[in-house]
Amino acid sequence: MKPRRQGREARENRHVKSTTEIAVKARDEEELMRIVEDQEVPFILVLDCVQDPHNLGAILRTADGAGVHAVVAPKDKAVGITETVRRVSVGAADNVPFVQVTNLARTMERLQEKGLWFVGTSDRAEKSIYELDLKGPLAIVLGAEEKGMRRLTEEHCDFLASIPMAGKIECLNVSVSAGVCLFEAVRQRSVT
Ligand SMILES: C[S@@+](CC[C@H](N)C(=O)[O-])C[C@H]1O[C@@H](n2cnc3c(N)ncnc32)[C@H](O)[C@@H]1O
Repeated sequence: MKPRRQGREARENRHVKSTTEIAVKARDEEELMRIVEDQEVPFILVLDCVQDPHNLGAILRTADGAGVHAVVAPKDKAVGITETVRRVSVGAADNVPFVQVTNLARTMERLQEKGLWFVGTSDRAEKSIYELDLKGPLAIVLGAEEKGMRRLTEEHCDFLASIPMAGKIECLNVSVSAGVCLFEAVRQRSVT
């Protein structure tokens, strides 16, 4: 059996790893623009201030599975790629381009100029995600765990959509929402 002291040190180290951003290939806004230009029908995911590394890791895993071309997030107000994110993503953090930008609203405007339509998600939206046409150049926007999308981000969206809820709880976990919305887009895009 390991001495108790070692166990405590290991736990402390694990905590340090889980909160420290690790080096992944740095991608800037210009690279994002190139990624989008290279795609015939771009498909990207925007995360407006997701805070929890477990959620980010799970979302990156889902984004990889859905074939998303890039995941975009604000640089300062959200979690970046930590050891925990990488572990939870089971490697997707190294596969899916993750681009942190300084001014999300301005990045959205530049992507709109390139023809992308932004679908923001909110449990308060009147239209359901299943009613929208998600086949074209698309960015799906998810909000933060507690507060949802920021006002300016929401104002920059072309459409707002909800995932219909049947129970008493108003909203889903953000990573679950990512799965529902991204794979609805995948379903629509695979229908010829
Ligand atoms: C836990 S929710 C945040 C709820 C927050 N109180 C709000 O007012 O938006 C985190 C994110 O998951 C997504 N989400 C959760 N449930 C949803 C639903 N029923 N319809 C659409 N998006 C949802 C949205 O992107 C939301 O910003």
